[in-house]
Amino acid sequence: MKSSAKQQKDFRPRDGKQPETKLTVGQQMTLTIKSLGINGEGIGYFKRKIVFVDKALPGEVIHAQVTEVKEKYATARLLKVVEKSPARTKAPCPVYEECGGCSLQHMDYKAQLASKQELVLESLRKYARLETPPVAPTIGMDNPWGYRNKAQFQVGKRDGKLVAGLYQTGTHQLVDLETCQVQHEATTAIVRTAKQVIQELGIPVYEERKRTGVIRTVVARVAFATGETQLTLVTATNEIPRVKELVMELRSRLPELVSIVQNVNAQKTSVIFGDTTRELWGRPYIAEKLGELSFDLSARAFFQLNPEQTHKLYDEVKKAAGLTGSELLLDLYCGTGTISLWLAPFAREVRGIELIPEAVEDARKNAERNQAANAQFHVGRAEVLMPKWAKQGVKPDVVVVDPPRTGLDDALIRSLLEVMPKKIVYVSCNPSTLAKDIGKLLAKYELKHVQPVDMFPHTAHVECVSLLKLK
Ligand SMILES: C[S@@+](CC[C@H](N)C(=O)[O-])C[C@H]1O[C@@H](n2cnc3c(N)ncnc32)[C@H](O)[C@@H]1O
Repeated sequence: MKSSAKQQKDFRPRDGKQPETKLTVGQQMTLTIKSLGINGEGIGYFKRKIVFVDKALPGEVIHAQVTEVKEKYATARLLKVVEKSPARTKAPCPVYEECGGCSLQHMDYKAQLASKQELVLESLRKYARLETPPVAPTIGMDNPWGYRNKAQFQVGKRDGKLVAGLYQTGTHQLVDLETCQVQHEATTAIVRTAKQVIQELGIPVYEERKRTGVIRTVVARVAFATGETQLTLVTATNEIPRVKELVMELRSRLPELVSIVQNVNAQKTSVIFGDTTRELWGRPYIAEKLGELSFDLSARAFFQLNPEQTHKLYDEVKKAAGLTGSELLLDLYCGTGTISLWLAPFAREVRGIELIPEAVEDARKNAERNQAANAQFHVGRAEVLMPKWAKQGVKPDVVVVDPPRTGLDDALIRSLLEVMPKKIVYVSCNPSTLAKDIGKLLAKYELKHVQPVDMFPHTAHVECVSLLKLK
């Protein structure tokens, strides 16, 4: 989940002047931490050079040791906190130091929310050149634990024992996760039991280097609204030895499961799922609801990981779109169509565009399941299809965009500035690309409101819904 410090592209000190010093690996220093970076690390300056320190908090004075020196930045390991931030708290997770899943459990939750708002403000000041960007306080969770509906844990062997979890930060070492504070308990319980049964039956674990063995990944998913659960075993082979006993044991120890499926991925790849999925027992899907909408989630179908916050996020999108029932709305980068379906009852017509054909198939099924006759979905690139439609005279009133972390393609920005919908609602998971894209759209649009939503508490991620109105 974490990305490297290299992704933080602008390394200049705030006054823009160049660093004055050379650092060496192993060097120790005292630093005052000024802010948090986009990956949750503390940022300090040592003689003008930017230094990223994992687990250091803004306002703290720390001792650190340099671990890496690059031309424009350095990274350092936290040795000691000399002056502690009032926001520092004890991480409840027993494997927090090793696991690569969370990066902010050492920070009080209220302070996390405030720092996410600050990150968005800072990005808009820096990249969109706005002095006072209209950024609201981050919408958080009342209980920011147990929020993830899917555990996707790699399986491996250590000292003869089967382990399943996430990789240690920056390594290929698996951290065995018996529990996980941010996962829904149903998902970790399924993984724990699956691990036991696989171990007891002696089913071989896949070994990446030798490319031998069977079980690669265990995926457990729970539908929050219905309580239905699914276990997917991703295997390197078509056959699973002792599969009948495996299914029997899983069913007797996990009676709440409604779906056990196998996905085959024989490739040498870090992509989790392969192309073939087959039922081992029960239904091939679980039923989930979000607000008024219903979904059938097959093993590979995309669904937002934090349903409670997704509801709030989509409500913010709806509020920003301000629909009256007469609008043509485009939902660009629509995934499986959930935003389109959330908004379809309030618009005249909704058209979604998505690159991945399977996601569009799911979107169409979801539209049918939810009787959204005014929603259509198209496979294609937003930056190609939208200009093409514009040439054919299609004039949307509202355009919602929800791009990947890389932000909007320049061709799409040009098209938006030509087509000039009355409103653009920009849903973003990356404040830097959001701010850069908004900077370009300001040529014809006014930024009215930015609403950060905390989709992944205790990580550095922040999602935003921004409303741009045609000037
Ligand atoms: C952040 S997700 C959108 C999720 C969706 N709106 C939802 O709420 O579930 C971004 C989506 O954009 C799609 N995508 C990436 N590049 C694209 C492009 N150039 N045109 C259209 N879709 C694209 C990805 O396949 C992915 O489904």
